[in-house]
Amino acid sequence: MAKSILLINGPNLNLLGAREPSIYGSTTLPDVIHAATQQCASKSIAFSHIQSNHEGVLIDRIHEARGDVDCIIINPGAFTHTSVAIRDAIVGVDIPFVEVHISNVHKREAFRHHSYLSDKAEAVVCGLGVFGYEAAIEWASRNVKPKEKAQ
Ligand SMILES: O=C(O)[C@]1(O)C[C@H](CCCOc2ccccc2)[C@@H](O)[C@H](O)C1
Repeated sequence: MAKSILLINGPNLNLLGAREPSIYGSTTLPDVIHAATQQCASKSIAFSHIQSNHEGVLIDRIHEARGDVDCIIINPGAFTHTSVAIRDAIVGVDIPFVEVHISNVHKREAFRHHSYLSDKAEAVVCGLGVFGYEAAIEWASRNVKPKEKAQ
């Protein structure tokens, strides 16, 4: 089972729970982080997380995860639909990842129907609300083997 999980949230997800609750619900990002922290602790999985509105900050964090994290759980936000750079970074570090979207992007505007990440993801979760994060962690805890640490 995974020993270390990094949760990445992209732009505007810092507004979770405060804006557009009809789409994204009323749970805040700190609530999501707290629940994920507890879920990972209950499974003895090391947990780290980042939220940024800046593409390069997310890319730098993905690079830092190489050799340290067994699985990335990422909600790229709107970068899902625009960022070849984040795709290149996450493929480049060779870490299995799960893509999470709170809303069902396939029921929304056409521009949200394409992801630059989904074809490389181990799994894609969308439309489950913030439960998608819990589901992704549970999946990773059962299915992702820890990487042998580089000597
Ligand atoms: O459904 C998702 O999780 C999304 O990744 C959320 C993104 C938006 C990030 C959240 O933006 C907020 C804006 C206002 C209030 C709360 C969140 C959106 O651009 C994607 O198409 C789907």
